[in-house]
Amino acid sequence: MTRLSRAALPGVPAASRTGIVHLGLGAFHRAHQAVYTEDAGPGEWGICGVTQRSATVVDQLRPQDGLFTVLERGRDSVRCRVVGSLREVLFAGAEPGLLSARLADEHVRVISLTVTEKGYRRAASGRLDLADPLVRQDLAGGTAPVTAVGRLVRGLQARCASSGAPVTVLCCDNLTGNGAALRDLVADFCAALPTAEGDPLATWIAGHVRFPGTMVDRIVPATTDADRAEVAARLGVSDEAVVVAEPFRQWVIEDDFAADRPAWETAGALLVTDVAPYEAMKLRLLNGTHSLLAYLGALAGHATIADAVADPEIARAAEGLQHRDAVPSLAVPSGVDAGAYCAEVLGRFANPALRHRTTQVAMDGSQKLPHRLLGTIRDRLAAGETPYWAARGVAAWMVYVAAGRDRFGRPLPLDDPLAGRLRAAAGDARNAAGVVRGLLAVPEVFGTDLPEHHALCALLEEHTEELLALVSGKRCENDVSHSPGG
Ligand SMILES: NC(=O)c1ccc[n+]([C@@H]2O[C@H](COP(=O)([O-])OP(=O)(O)OC[C@H]3O[C@@H](n4cnc5c(N)ncnc54)[C@H](O)[C@@H]3O)[C@@H](O)[C@H]2O)c1
Ligand SMILES: O=P(O)(O)OC[C@@H](O)[C@@H](O)[C@H](O)[C@H](O)CO
Repeated sequence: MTRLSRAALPGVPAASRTGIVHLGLGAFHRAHQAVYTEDAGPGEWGICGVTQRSATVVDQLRPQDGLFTVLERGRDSVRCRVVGSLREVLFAGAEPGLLSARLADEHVRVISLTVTEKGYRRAASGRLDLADPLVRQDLAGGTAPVTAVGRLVRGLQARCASSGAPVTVLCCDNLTGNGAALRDLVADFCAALPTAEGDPLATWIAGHVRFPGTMVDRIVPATTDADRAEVAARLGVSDEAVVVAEPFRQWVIEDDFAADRPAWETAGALLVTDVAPYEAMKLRLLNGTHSLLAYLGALAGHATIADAVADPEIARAAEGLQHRDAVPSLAVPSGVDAGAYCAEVLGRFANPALRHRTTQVAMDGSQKLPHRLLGTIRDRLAAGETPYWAARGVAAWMVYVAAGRDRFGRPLPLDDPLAGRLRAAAGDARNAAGVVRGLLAVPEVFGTDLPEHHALCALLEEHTEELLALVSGKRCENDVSHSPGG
């Protein structure tokens, strides 16, 4: 079958030059920012997509002239859309000089990122992990940088030394205060350079680079062979770079740019002065619930998020988390109906066509929990309330880590940058109190405050004991949601 390319599919809009460099050319960027950029009229805003760790996505996209299909799976509808806003793709590991040149190019006015939570290499403090060997390697210089922050800062350094043109760095990962968090990591990197090198660079960055916050939302599960086969059947060309997405999409951006930008608002993005209420709402009501569904669902033997949310007991836990714990912890953005938002989120999760695997959402829990569940827990504890359902989500993660199997005895993958430490900290999976105490003592996840909270520890132990019993076969019924006070 003919491969997707501009020759095979003439008529896909093309940008006249590159205006955006994107670090982390995964599925999400292609289904979200690349679509918004095309809808805003690509013009001079072509994207240079950069892969960080392997050439696989570049090898998929280069023979296709950067074209790829978004396979939009609604509950009752399927739609294929070929997107042309990727103008260039490169693997940073193979072409560091080209990446540096692009980051320095004055026509590039936006540098965006989706490198996953762990890609920022943060220490327990949330600041740059200066003990990370790859961060140290990037700070030492002499070789091409390999970390996301290292590549970004070395690129800004090249820009400062050449065009000096202002640029906006747009973090599009699910991190709390993502713009400010990335600005701090960049500052940490500069501060750790030799003074004569780092100080002038930090001064230039402070005057020429902005780091607006964003809230990004579209459910984009990993692509399967079946998805690629469906696109081939529908389009009559083969596409190695298909991405799957739900119909819904949302992008809220802090309107704080160093230079011009695509007219993303014409494509439906919301430009606001304060993104924080939108971000907190999304992280706590959507992502928090997603993680709870992933862990409770996986333990109960559900393969997909849609299966988990169709389980009445787990759905009850999801609603409990949203309405009892998360909503009261939030300052919901004006004009947003929190109840309707929660219901819409659960409706999106229930879409059976997406087949978003519980084990995919369960990945990297050590990096995700602080943003998704622990903020809710801290705020509810501070208000003197018991975060019963949020604690249930955390306990489900603890059991996922400690037991490593579902209630049918099938193994569950622990895909997490701290996997070894987490397993060791969890200890003997038959001892709920030990599991809770051991995992609470991992400061990168829980800080130093939460292990001191005795009521929370007791609540986690109660949930953990019950869920451990479930996966060890001591309970037969499929009740993984429980209820406060019985
Ligand atoms: N998929 C979604 O539904 C969705 C929705 C909203 C936001 N996001 C954000 O986008 C991120 C990426 O999601 P995706 O669906 O594109 O995932 P993906 O697996 O398709 O791509 C992940 C990208 O991150 C890079 N990456 C992974 N680990 C890294 C590391 N240690 N250092 C540097 N780069 C690293 C990979 O090279 C790849 O480019 C998520 O972690 C999340 O923060 C995703
Ligand atoms: O992409 P991750 O692995 O950070 O998180 C998994 C999902 O919770 C997440 O991607 C949601 O689908 C997304 O945030 C919806 O906008």
